[in-house]
Amino acid sequence: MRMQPLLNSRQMREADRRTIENGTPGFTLMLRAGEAAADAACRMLPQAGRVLVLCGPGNNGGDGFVAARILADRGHRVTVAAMKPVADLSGDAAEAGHLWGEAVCPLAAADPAGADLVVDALFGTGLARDLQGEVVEAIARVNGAGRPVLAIDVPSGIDADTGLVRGAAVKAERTVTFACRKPGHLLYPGRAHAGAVEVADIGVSCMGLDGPAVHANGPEIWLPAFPRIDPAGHKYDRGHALVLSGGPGHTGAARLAARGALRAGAGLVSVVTSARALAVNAAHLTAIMMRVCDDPDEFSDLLTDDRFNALALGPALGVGEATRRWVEAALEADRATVLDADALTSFSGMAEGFAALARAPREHPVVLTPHEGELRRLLAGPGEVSAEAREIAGRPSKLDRAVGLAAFANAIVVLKGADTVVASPEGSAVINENGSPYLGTAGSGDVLGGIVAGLMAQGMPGFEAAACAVWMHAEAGARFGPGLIAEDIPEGLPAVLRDLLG
Ligand SMILES: NC(=O)C1=CN([C@@H]2O[C@H](COP(=O)(O)OP(=O)(O)OC[C@H]3O[C@@H](n4cnc5c(N)ncnc54)[C@H](OP(=O)(O)O)[C@@H]3O)[C@@H](O)[C@H]2O)[C@@H](O)CC1
Ligand SMILES: Nc1ncnc2c1ncn2[C@@H]1O[C@H](COP(=O)(O)OP(=O)(O)O)[C@@H](O)[C@H]1O
Ligand SMILES: [K+]
Repeated sequence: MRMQPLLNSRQMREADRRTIENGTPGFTLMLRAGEAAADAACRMLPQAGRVLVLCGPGNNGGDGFVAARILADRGHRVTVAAMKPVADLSGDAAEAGHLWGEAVCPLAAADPAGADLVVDALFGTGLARDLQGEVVEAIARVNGAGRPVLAIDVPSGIDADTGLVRGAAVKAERTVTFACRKPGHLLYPGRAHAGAVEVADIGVSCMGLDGPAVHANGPEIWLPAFPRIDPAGHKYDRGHALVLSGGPGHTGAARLAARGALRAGAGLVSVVTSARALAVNAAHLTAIMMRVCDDPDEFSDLLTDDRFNALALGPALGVGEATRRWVEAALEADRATVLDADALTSFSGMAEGFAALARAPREHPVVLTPHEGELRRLLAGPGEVSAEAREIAGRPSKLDRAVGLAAFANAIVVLKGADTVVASPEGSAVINENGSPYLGTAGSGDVLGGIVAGLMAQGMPGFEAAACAVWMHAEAGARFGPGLIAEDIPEGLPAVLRDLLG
């Protein structure tokens, strides 16, 4: 399996520029892009049909003119509607317009309802601002017509870098993109607008570019770092993870996380419980052990034993001063640590103080696993927050929010959701895509935190452990499908692990 880089529009321009500098003319690239789009269109049209190609004012439109020419030559009845007359185009797009060589109607006259296929070549990576006016109207007509749509490179109106809609955006059944996918193909709502995405090789390399290293999440990212079991080893070689339980009445979350950690392969897992919650935890635990700690000082004492090498805390701990003290004790002990839910929300309005704790020099990784609401509460209050924290929370792009929090707290961040982003403090990130909406079920995130801790207990580095946990959690949930509850996720891991490890 090869790494799948996701290039932003600046990096993509740079990749194109390098290819052109190395001797392939830009127009040759456009011919290849247009041909790939025409091939994709033909696969969507089993026989000759009526194709409407919508062409924008830039090179995306150029790709559309080339595709229109090829489709017409292959016997389809092609109508081209364009934002600008061919005479007003420049560069490669002008050449492509001349290659089309037939009539072009204004965008306002385009009739998507009368087409068997609409090819969307309005805007690609060059979309620079929100769409307005007649383009918005044309997109509404396309989306309202209910005809199959093939988008060239990016569904027009979707920001290739962020996946956000800029004013209005085409809803495509398929998208053909070039060289590699872009973050906007994986981030919602762009992912939903793009439909099935295929990547065409047009001779542009995506490797060796400056700027953020963003990839699609997959085993190629983290399988090389996956802990291998030693045939002569024993359970202590695979670490001992501790998961903090809430009080009586709030104990289930910790047990879900603990089960995730154990199934992920930690040698031993213990739930840290207060004496008051001991009986309820004991009534539900078998392979998972328990340790009684009634306050953070006792927890610090427990952590003088360095066999406890991974910690997970947050779910159902309660929001407030007490939880902050548990978090401080955990961070001071310098173990591989997962902070989730109330461990983050307890620092609402105290982002600077939280970051100071997380940033203190340490040997072992800290992984934060907020969903969007938890990130917002941590960075944007209520309460006094710095301009820096508020700016990160306000970033429109999920990718930028995750990377921002990771740098701010010097921690690995798992920003959860349908398009979970895992980010490192150095700015690299992966976007996950193998999940299922059935994962949105109570306690699902608790299991995820436990899986991260279980992998780190076995010595897996933090970023790889987080990316692997997100992928395995999503895979287990997607394989189970309808009816999934959080308890099913740990039980789905053995099958996922078997397929991964052979
Ligand atoms: N580079 C290469 O070699 C290759 C590139 N390829 C293809 O090129 C595409 C990128 O081409 P691109 O850079 O020309 O950008 P594109 O997406 O066509 O849009 C830019 C145009 O739209 C305009 N515009 C922007 N926002 C607007 C708005 N809101 N509302 C209205 N207008 C707006 C903007 O004008 P301006 O901002 O100057 O007003 C400009 O005219 C890429 O996605 C791929 O399909 C392939 O052929 C392979 C080789
Ligand atoms: N539509 C979806 N597609 C894929 N994964 C999802 C979707 N909705 C939620 N998830 C995943 O489910 C988990 C929910 O976690 P979280 O929000 O913490 O819930 P809880 O607090 O109930 O455990 C996260 O891992 C998230 O990425
Ligand atoms: K497009």
